[in-house]
Amino acid sequence: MTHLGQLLRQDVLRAMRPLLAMAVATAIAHVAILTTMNEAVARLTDADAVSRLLLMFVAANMLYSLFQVQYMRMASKRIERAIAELRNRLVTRVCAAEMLDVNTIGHARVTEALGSEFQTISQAVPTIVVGSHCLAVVLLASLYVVTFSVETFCLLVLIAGLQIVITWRAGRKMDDGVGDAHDSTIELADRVRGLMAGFREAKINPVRARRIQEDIAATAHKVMKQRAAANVRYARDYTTAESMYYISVGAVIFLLPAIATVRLDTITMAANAISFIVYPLHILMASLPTYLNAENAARTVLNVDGKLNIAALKPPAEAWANFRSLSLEKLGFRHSMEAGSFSVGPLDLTVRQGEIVFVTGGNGSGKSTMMHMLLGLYPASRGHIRVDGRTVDADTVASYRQLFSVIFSDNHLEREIIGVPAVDEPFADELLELLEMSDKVRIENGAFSTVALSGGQRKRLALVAALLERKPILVLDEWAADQSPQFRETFYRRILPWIQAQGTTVIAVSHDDKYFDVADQLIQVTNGRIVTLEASAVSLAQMS
Ligand SMILES: Nc1ncnc2c1ncn2[C@@H]1O[C@H](COP(=O)(O)OP(=O)(O)OP(=O)(O)O)[C@@H](O)[C@H]1O
Repeated sequence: MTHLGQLLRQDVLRAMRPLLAMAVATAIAHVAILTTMNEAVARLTDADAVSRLLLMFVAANMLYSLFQVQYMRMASKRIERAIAELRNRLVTRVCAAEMLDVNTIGHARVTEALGSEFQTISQAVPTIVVGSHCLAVVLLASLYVVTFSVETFCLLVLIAGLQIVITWRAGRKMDDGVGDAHDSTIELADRVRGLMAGFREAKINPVRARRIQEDIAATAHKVMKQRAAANVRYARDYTTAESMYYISVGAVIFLLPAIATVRLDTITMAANAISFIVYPLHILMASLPTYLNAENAARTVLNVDGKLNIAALKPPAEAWANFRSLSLEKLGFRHSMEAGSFSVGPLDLTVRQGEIVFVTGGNGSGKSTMMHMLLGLYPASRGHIRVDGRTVDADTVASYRQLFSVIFSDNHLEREIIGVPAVDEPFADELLELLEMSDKVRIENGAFSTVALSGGQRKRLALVAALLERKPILVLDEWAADQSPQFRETFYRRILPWIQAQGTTVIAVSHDDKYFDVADQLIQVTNGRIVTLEASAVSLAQMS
């Protein structure tokens, strides 16, 4: 089955009967136009019959238009609804998937799958609907031909067989080219995204800008060559297919009388029928590129969908509303890279409720990896996480993650406070006050009045949003790095103790050794291993 067929199977085939009935009625009305015309050709001398057939011809035309509009409306609606449902389902699966799966697939591919790939499939809907009707007309009209000339039918089967072989070959050859071009287009989109992400740097450094332009131009050139090659191949096969149409009409006129005894009106009717069949065949061939683009888009969507971890779709088993202690026991994880690997662990650590824990260590020592392991975002290759003695496993990890609110160093902030079902506005105002942001930002309808602020100010709003989640554990990844020295002092000496006094546990990556004495536990990560330090000992050592 085609990728498109696989993708739309469950949703479009569901409750298919009314659609099928409509498709058959449309095709019958369409073929009735041909049969009335041919009947009239056979009875040209019978004026009464011709007038009756004229009425039938007009009625068939009207019915055909009526049914066709209805069929296309029904089919388009159903397919569009199926596409919307598929997209929603994929979004749900992406959200529920494990982070490593999404990273392995690649953010560009996931973005394309959810965005432009569904758009490509959607754009192909009219083609698919018209194509399915054309196919039905070809089949019905061919069956009609048997009723007046078996020889023409055999000729038709022969020519249509050749036609199908050519179309299939063209489709297969073109599919390779379109597939390659499709993959290169995803690469191109990724490069353009890179340009926008590093736009400022490119404005400053012309060498960098030129290199990005060259890379984009090279990928665009590759896309252009692949698409052009596919189109040239298609043009060749299209021309051959078109010649086949004329050959088929010619064969009826020149060949049929030579191989069988046929009447003149039979030849006229056969030529008529073939011309009638040729048009839908022509449409089918012309819609091949659109169909193949949709087919490749469906391949990407299925590919992304297939790589997502289905087990992760299980709803959280139960909320871990609170905890007294959380332990990492011989926890390990390994990053695999092209050039070797980096292992973190075995890690042993116990964090008690209400503690402040600082994590420090050199660049690349494994702090972020350890935080991702602690948050259940990286699966353990060995060891366990236990909460109050209960082991976190694949079934409970989603609920376990709900213990945390987190601000990563590259945190993404929205104006809407979307992580909280109902914003406690008086508490939000208190937090804005605490973070010294109340003169700049208000809370309006559960959203910040603005996020058009400096980097450090946006981080403060991120902290407000995280605290509004009222989770038992707050995880911060170098939160204070972009705060001024004065505000850092406020953060470590006033805000962190305030958060702790609320009963919230804080685990923070920090390099601010001046404030290490605030921590109940200070751990240093060195080469993927934990070295526990005495907080007071470190700060005393720093002071001396
Ligand atoms: N996505 C990844 N894929 C492969 N290897 C990675 C990945 N992220 C990190 N690593 C490897 O793991 C090591 C630890 O990285 P990690 O980000 O945990 O360090 P870190 O202590 O947080 O560093 P920094 O202070 O610079 O942010 C790195 O040296 C790198 O080799």
